Amino acid sequence: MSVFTPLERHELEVFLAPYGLGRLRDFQGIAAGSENSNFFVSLEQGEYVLTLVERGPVADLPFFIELLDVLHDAGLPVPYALRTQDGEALRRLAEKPALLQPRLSGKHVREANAHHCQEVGSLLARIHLATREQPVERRSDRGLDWMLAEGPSQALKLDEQALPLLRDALAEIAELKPRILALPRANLHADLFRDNVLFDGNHLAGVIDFYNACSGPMLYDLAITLNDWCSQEDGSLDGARARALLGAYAALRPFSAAEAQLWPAMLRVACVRFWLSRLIAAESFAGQEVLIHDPGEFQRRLAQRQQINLPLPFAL
Ligand SMILES: Nc1ncnc2c1ncn2[C@@H]1O[C@H](COP(=O)(O)OP(=O)(O)O)[C@@H](O)[C@H]1O
Ligand SMILES: N[C@@H](CCOP(=O)(O)O)C(=O)O
Repeated sequence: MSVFTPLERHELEVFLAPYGLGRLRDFQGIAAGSENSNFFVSLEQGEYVLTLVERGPVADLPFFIELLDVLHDAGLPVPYALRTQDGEALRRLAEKPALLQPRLSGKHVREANAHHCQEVGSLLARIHLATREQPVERRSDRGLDWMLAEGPSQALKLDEQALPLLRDALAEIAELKPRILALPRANLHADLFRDNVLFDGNHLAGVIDFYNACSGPMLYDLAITLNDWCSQEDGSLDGARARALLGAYAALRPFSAAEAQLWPAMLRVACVRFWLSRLIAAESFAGQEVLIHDPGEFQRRLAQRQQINLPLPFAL
C-alpha cells in the first residue's frame, strides 16, 4: 500500500553513492505503513531503510533527525538518519525529502503478552529519561488544543450513545488542561503502538515511526502506549499486561503524586486523541487506498476507561 513514489534502480544508485556504503545489491518497496514511501535497501555494507516523506510535518524533519540522534546516542534501538560523506542527513529523491536509516531487526507482535509489555514499559521510560533534562521542543499537532478544536464537530456526527461519551471526555480535557500541562515533561514517541515496535523473539529490537514525536507530559505517552498494548477486544484493560508495563516503567522512573492523580483521566485523554484522528482519517481518506484504522476501537476503550481500577505503582 505505501509505496506512493516508485523508484528506478539508477536514480537510487545515484542517491546512495555519497553515503559510501558500497554498491546497491537489491531494493524493495515496503507494503506496511500509511504515511510515507519506505524501501528496504541492501548495500554491500549492510541493510537499510530509505524513507521518502510524502506527507505530514515536513518542516519538522530537522526535529526528528535531532531527536533520533539523541536517542541513538543514549543507546536506544531507534533508526536515525545516516550522513553522507559530506555530513548531509536530510536529502531529496524523486522531489521528496529523503532519509536513509539503518534497518532494525525484528517483527511486530500482534498478540502482546506480559513480557512484551514489560519490555515496552522499560523502553518508554528510557526514552523519557534520555530526554527529560533537555527535551527537544516540538508542539504536538494532535495535542489538547487540537482535540478541543476538532472534537465538537466530530461529536455532532456521532450516534446518541457515542455523542455523550465524547462530549464528556472533551469537557474533562478542557477542565484538566492546566494540570496536565504542568506534569513532568520529556520527549514523547506519542504513537508507541504495536505496529511501531519490533521484537526479535522475546527481545525488543527496535522502535520506529517517530513522526508523532513531540515534547510533552510523560504520563500522556504512557497512557497512549498502555491503551494499545494492554487493551482487550472489548476495550477493557488486561490487568496482567497493564501491571507488567507500568511496573517496568516505574522501576526506572517513579511517578509523582500529581501523575498518580491524573492517571485515570489521562487514559481517557489518550483514547480521545486516537478516536478523533481515526474519525477524521475515515472521513478524509474514504474510498482511497490508505490504511484506515477502526475509530470504534477507541470508542470502546474510552467507554471502558470511565472506571479505572489500575492505580500507578510506587506513587509518592
Ligand atoms: N528502520 C527500520 N527498520 C526495519 N523496518 C522498518 C524501519 N522503518 C520502517 N520499517 C518497516 O516499514 C514499515 C512502515 O514504516 P512506518 O514508519 O510505520 O511507515 P509510515 O510512516 O508510512 O507509517 C514498518 O511497519 C516496518 O515494517
Ligand atoms: N497509531 C495510530 C496512527 C497514527 O496516528 P496519526 O494521527 O498520525 O494518524 C492509530 O492506530 O490510529
